Amino acid sequence: MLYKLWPDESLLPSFRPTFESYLVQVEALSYEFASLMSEAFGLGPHGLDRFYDDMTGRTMQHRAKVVKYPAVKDGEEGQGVGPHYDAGFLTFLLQASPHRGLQVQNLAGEWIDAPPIPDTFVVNIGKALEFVTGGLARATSHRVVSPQAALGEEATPRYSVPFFQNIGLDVRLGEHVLEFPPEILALRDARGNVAKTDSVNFSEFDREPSGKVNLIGRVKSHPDVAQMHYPELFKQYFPDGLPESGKGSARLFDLILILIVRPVCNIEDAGYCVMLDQRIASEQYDGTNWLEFKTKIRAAAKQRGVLGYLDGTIPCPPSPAEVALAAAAAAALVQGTTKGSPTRPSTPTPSPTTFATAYWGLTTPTYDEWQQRDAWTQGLISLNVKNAIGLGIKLDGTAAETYASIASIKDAVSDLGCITAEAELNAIKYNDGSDMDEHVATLRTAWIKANGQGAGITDTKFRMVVLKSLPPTWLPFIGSLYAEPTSTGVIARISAHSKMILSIVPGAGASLKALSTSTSNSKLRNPHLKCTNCSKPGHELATCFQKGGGKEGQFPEWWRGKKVGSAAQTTASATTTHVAASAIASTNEDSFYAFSTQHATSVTARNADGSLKTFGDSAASDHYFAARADFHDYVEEARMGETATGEKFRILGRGTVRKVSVVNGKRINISFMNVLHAPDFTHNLVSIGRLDRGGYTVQFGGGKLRVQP
Ligand SMILES: O=C(O)CCC(=O)C(=O)O
Ligand SMILES: [Fe+2]
Repeated sequence: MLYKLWPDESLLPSFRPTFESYLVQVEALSYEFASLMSEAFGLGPHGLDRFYDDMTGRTMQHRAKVVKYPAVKDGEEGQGVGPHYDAGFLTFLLQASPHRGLQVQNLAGEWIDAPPIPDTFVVNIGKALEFVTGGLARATSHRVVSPQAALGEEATPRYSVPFFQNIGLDVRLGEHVLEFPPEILALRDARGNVAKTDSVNFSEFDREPSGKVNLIGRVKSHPDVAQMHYPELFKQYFPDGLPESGKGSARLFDLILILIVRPVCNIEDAGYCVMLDQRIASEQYDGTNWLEFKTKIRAAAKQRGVLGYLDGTIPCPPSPAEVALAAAAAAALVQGTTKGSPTRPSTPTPSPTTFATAYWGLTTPTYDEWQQRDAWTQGLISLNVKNAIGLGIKLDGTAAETYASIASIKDAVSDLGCITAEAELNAIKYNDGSDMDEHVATLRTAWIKANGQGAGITDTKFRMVVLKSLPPTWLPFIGSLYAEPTSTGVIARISAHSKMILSIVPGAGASLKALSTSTSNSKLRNPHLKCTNCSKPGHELATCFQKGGGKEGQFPEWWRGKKVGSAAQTTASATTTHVAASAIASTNEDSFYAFSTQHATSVTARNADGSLKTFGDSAASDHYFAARADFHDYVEEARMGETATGEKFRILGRGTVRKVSVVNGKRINISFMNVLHAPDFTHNLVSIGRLDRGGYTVQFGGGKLRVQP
């Protein structure tokens, strides 16, 4: 009879999935380890397979327990485990607390300590493996002495979690002879005679099936229990009644433990089992980090091939008992209706298990396999959850039910949260005159928040959000930002622009608006004119230099690259009061600043010497100079440019412009590279964005624009 007694979930939250998952993995490890040992014995990787039943696991008798060794109080006799062998092939012992206590007997017969080493198992060789290998692998004689307190300290209990890998219940080791290569046997012989050990148990392997040997082992270890439940066997091994030491030995297991065929046990702290690959995140799910948890859990499940268990798309196949019942019912029905010959209920042939397989996604599971994988998957969830009970997570069903108990609420909540957060982000608007840095910070915070909720707003999208957050008064400026592909670029430009505006009209929101809308007027001298000859704005047929124009071929002096005389320039209109949202920078003012700013509407576009004024323009994508004479390294490049408001102007070439600024009596040479030649402009424009990208610091303040390398 197979008992599965689990402690109440509410008393030990997560214990069952934790432990089941632990067992699945330690069992897989045990097969892997046995296979490696088999190779080391010269038997190939499958040399020991025959002892594991038919590999269906149906009559396997692996066991595990969680053991608490109470601390020894002063003057008390300790409870430990006397010298013994383990019964099966291999034991994987997890020493779950830092206490010493485990001891093993070496070949000389001396007892030596096997203290706990973090993240390791102690692997014992069991008596059955010694038997089938003819002593090649020696069974590990071991014992446990009770934990003693260090001087002056209070003793604490020792915990251990052994997993005993056993062999098929029906296997009689006496019937199996393994053929070892001579060089392997030579190794054993070279060891010579070894000391006798203090352990004596499990000597019946030569005659009894292994299940019975195990039972005898239990009877010998716990005579008082055997007397009660196996009186026949008890009499056979204890003809003189209960031995003195036998009474004591029951106390050895006055520990929190239950032993059954598929192992289950009790534990004080399920956290001890948390050590294998199911702990995927350093931070566990605590009810707030759903997205991170979900992503990691799903990735881990996918890697292991158990996503179907998480999502519930792999249904549990009927148990062998259910299949048998259904078959019997069907047979009865056939008998009843057709009166034909009785049909034997068919027992399903279990497919070989894949206990040691790391990837579980490919097979159609048997009932047992399904149970194991489901338990593993549930462990995956529960091991990564901080307080499953507190969070209302269902742990008493399938893994899919457990997952759904979190996901159904969390996904809905986070979808909602994501929509809300995105809406909040889109609702943030900039008010003219307010602090742009603050506005940008608010946007960024909302962006991070929305993405934290899973909104997945890319930088490209965020760039648009930033632009959309600006009021309509900024539209002309926004037009100049299309060349900025990143949100950072856009933010740098709008920040610089807003600082400039504020510095020109300190604290005046309304004026700012006026200033930024003043771009509705053009940089062209005569924007209202449009040439019927060359179709370009800014001049008429009568003044057109192009073929067919009134001034065909009569290009001014500067057009041919000659030095521009002030006379030539004075013809330019000085009535321009409508420049782009720009600061004004004079290149020939004797000031500390390379450029000084002035309100666009209060100045003419000319310096005292008649040369064109230069404007620092945070909206301009390029530097524009109007006078050909200012250019060096000039390359012709005839095309049309366009202002933010859509007006066209001519670009005739590109080159380097050198200007001299006098700062504190010192002449400073400034070179503007890649400047576009725009002859229709009434003033020069220096692009703040380009200065910024060129590594210059551009500062506005005190009515001036300061450019520093
Ligand atoms: O608790 C331990 O460290 C070992 C226990 C043990 O050897 C056993 O139960 O067989
Ligand atoms: Fe043991």
